[in-house]
Amino acid sequence: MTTLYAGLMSGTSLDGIDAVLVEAEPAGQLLAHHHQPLPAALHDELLALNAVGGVDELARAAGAARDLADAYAGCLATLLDKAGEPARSVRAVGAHGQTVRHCPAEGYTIQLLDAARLAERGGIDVVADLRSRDVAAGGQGAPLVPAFHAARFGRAGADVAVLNLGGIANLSLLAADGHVRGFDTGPANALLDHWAQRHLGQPYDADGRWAAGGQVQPGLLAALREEPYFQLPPPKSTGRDLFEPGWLQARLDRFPPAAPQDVMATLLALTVSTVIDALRLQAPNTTRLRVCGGGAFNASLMTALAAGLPGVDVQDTSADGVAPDHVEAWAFAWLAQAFVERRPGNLPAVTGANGPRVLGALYPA
Ligand SMILES: Nc1ncnc2c1ncn2[C@@H]1O[C@H](COP(=O)(O)OP(=O)(O)OP(=O)(O)O)[C@@H](O)[C@H]1O
Ligand SMILES: CC(=O)N[C@H]1[C@@H]2OC[C@@H](O2)[C@@H](O)[C@@H]1O[C@H](C)C(=O)O
Repeated sequence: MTTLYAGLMSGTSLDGIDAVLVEAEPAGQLLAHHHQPLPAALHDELLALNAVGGVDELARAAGAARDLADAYAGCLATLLDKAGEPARSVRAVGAHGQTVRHCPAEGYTIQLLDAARLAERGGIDVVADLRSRDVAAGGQGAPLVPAFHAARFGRAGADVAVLNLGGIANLSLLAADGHVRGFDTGPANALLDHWAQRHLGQPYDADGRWAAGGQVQPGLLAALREEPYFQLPPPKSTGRDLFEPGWLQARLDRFPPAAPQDVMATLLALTVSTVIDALRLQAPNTTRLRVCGGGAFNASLMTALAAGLPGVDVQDTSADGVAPDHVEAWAFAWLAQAFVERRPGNLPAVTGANGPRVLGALYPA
């Protein structure tokens, strides 16, 4: 009988939970996927906890971790229903939790999740806290997906790049010789969604249609691109700690008010240009770019990326058989398997850790 793993991911976009059930590697197949939006109150609380300086943060963080575990358990139950599999057939679930702080330079990264409660509710071994060991070993603790990207999308003899467009964008650079690098390029949906919520009252700009009707503001774009993070060499990672609404507002305040739709177009251009700059600088021989994460459904983003990378085959990961919104959760199922088999989950060349480390902490069913 094939061993099964589940992966549960709620990323920096805060849009909800992605869950997958997969067969063990090597060459395992995806059996089921389920996406569940976060309950509105939990979404708002997690967003508030991302901002530094809130009142009574400790108790509120514990409450949010508890509520997120319940949401994860509900999502996992629906996933198993869809697949027609009982909990006992799943060897372990890799559960990411919700990043609310990411400060590897200060020696910590915080993913909220009451993993004990998830193990209690779900009846499956839970592997959680997947980033802190890499940070303890001097690494960024992120990105962790490049090893999985390499296993799924790497091609002998070709320089391939995989771009995840989540709240933050991260690139995996899969060289023809098998060497893997990866880093966060900067903001993606975190700022786009903030602007869509503020001016459209919608969680995101569907298919990038609103952005497509705006005019990029060159002065504002240049000011946004002055952010020193973009010039840092890898290893590097970032988060909502840096790219938050106040960061954007401070730069907007330097200019006469622009039409909100033009700001949206400019934010989209920021994501596209920072990805393209990073790719040109770090992996100029890339011939194939595969895009995953919810941003792969933003047609304006995809069109702008392809236009800015002539000669590169730019498509979403479904071209290689994996739907864009399945990739991250699958990576955490893959990391759960690595933990169970006590294999390292990090790539020191990506995160800058002092060496390969087994990632995660076990909460037995
Ligand atoms: N049809 C669409 N048009 C435009 N944007 C979309 C569409 N569908 C999804 N998105 C974007 O994708 C986001 C969700 O992406 P995803 O689930 O990859 O993020 P995440 O897992 O939170 O991110 P991260 O990789 O940072 O952890 C939404 O918040 C939205 O911005
Ligand atoms: C600290 C943290 O949660 N980082 C996330 C975030 O979302 C995208 C980008 O920033 C990436 O570095 C990472 O997620 C993916 C899954 C990773 O670790 O590879």
